[in-house]
Amino acid sequence: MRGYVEMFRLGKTYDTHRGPVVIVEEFDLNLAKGEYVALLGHSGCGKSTVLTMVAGLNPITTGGVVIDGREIDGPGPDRGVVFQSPCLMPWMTALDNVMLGVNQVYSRSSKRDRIDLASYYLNLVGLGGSLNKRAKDLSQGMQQRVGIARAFALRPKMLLLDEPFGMLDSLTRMELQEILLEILMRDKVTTVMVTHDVDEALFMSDRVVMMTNGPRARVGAIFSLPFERPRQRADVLDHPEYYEYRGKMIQFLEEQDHKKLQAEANARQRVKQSTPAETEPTAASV
Ligand SMILES: Nc1ncnc2c1ncn2[C@@H]1O[C@H](COP(=O)(O)OP(=O)(O)OP(=O)(O)O)[C@@H](O)[C@H]1O
Repeated sequence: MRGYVEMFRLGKTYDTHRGPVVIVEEFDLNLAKGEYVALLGHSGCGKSTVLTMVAGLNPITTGGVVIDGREIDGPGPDRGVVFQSPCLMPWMTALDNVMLGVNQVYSRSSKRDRIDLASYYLNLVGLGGSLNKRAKDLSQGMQQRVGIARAFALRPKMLLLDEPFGMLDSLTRMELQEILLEILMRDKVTTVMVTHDVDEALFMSDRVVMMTNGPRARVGAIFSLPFERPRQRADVLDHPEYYEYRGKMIQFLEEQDHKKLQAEANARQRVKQSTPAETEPTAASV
């Protein structure tokens, strides 16, 4: 199946002091236009590596990524990225932080139009009353709202979210999840979100892609979720299949855990077998 976004045989090898290590291998995934996919897997399996390769921020070792028919070869305004921490310019206002990208991408538009665009998205994330507050004076949740507005204001083809709510308290996290879904209902941006949170993946996504443990991580399983949009949290939680999908995802992660422990035990066994047996010192050798 061809997709609006195609990741084909995506692979990443990092050079380490112990030599090259293949972290991600043969990662294949296609997304339809407007689809929301969550990437879930154990810590260190390579989720952020996949995301940053798609963002063009991390050189691809093998394979490639095609977005709307064009193969990417670096970062670009067609992809909006939101990390766990929004990295704003602390001395600049919320509006100016969003304007930074807007000015670059829409340099031919009038200043008024650019301000309107940035203000529109800041309003949508609930910061209409804080446009002129400096980033350093905003709470962590408000800063992350600026980060989300900044990504949407570029009108990207694709949104890449790396644990975007990971540093927020659970109430703020839930509120921002809902705001993000509301904006996505309007803008229909194709989205990949890295998360550790099974419930977040279930609430937000159309499909959840489970990654196997690294090294050589790849797509291990894909769950297409039956929850309708627009979504209300209570409806999703009450859906008769919610706990079935949740259970399958947790089972997948537990199986990966088990495989990891088994691989570690095998490695220890190999080291033990290859180490010469210790000998008792003799009188002559002391
Ligand atoms: N620049 C690098 N050089 C060498 N190894 C790296 C580099 N970046 C990441 N790695 C390693 O690649 C593996 C995958 O890292 P990555 O951050 O993609 O995993 P992750 O699944 O996103 O982890 P987490 O869930 O903990 O954020 C890890 O073992 C990490 O140590």
